Amino acid sequence: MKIAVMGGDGFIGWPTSLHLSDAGHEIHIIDNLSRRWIDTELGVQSLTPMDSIQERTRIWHAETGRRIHFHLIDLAKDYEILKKWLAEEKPDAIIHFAEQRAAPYSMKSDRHKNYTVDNNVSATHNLLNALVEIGLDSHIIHLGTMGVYGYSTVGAAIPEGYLPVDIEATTGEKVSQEILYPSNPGSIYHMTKCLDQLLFAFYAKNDGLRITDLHQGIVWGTHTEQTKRHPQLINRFDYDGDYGTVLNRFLIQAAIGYPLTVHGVGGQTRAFIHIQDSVRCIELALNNPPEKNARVEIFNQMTETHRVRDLAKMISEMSGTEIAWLPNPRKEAPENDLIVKNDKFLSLGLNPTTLKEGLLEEIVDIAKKYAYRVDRKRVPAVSAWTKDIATKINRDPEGKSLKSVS
Ligand SMILES: O=c1ccn([C@@H]2O[C@H](COP(=O)(O)OP(=O)(O)O[C@H]3O[C@H](CS(=O)(=O)O)[C@@H](O)[C@H](O)[C@H]3O)[C@@H](O)[C@H]2O)c(=O)[nH]1
Repeated sequence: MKIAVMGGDGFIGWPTSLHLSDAGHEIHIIDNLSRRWIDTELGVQSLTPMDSIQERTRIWHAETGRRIHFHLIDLAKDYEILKKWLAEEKPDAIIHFAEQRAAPYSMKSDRHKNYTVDNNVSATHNLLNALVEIGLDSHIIHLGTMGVYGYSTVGAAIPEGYLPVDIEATTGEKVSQEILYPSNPGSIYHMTKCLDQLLFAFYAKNDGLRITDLHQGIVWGTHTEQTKRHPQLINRFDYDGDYGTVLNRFLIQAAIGYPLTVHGVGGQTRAFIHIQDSVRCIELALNNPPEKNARVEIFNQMTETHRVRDLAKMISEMSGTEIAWLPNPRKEAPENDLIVKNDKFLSLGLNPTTLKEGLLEEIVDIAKKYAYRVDRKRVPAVSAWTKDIATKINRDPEGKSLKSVS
């Protein structure tokens, strides 16, 4: 297949591009390189040393003989260029990762909120709009998030996208239907993914676009089979307070002897998936497109759930690193349970990589290897969800409560 990977320079986009190129597909990465600009804005860098996208694709060609093409296009801003590219290249499938993906970054300031909404919603809408305009039937696979469901503790398993409901009709009859699971975002970033869901539902219904939405949990790990092939194919690894995700952050903290930064009492239960499984799931979705005029296909892309404090305790025992119980900069439930259905990927043959000490140690090893690149000042998560929380956590001008652990 000819596949466009929108956002193919990012944390999941890059290993996905390599995985699908390895499987024999013709890959075109479309990216505005915004993630690299945001690193510059924040004054942080990936733990792992990353080469330019052009250099990465050159190395891939030298290693495998396969070409990955790169096109510098901004989905949110370059609508006409995007439309022209799609009309000329006519990809069979489009994998859409081209969104700002960090909740803390989206909550940093009013400017960051505007940027995240403008960028994410425009990128998704421009893509859908262009496909309809040029009459292209490419299968769209979107990387969504488990966070669209929210974390209310009702005790029932979260279904894959659609919730069966019984409503009493005016005739008194019980009418059964499936509705899109009610959205309950926990950040501006997560809210944009909820808005994406509505855009997808509309374009599937109105124009018959074929769309798969993957509600993915928190990704951990860094290597896939392909990124391991050459040092310059290495994936990015974020550890900072804005972009680093919880388990990868705890692993790098363990590697540098930095107390593990648990928010609150760490009672938050979240869904997780290893990066290798993430790219496999995308391939499974690619090989199982929905029919034309079908409703949006939704998969829960996660393999296990864990409570934040359990992860911290496990890594603390493994590494001897102490735990820092910090005031939570986020507005979120201090404790929640989470049960998630993921039958669809399992039935398509996904064999999950579960959290094992061996694998965790492998990552601690990578973290140790590149520990010299860590700026310890960038470890605390300081982006506050509300002005009240900001005032509380910054009570001390030095940001004592959050920074005292460095
Ligand atoms: O040092 C830390 C970092 C985070 N947390 C807590 O860990 C939980 C998860 O935080 P996270 O930063 O790992 O994940 P999140 O902000 O939800 O976002 C990440 O995970 C989402 C999947 S999910 O969480 O919605 O399932 C993806 O959509 C996003 O792109 C990705 O950045 C939160 O309760 C947070 O308060 C800590 O206790 N300590």
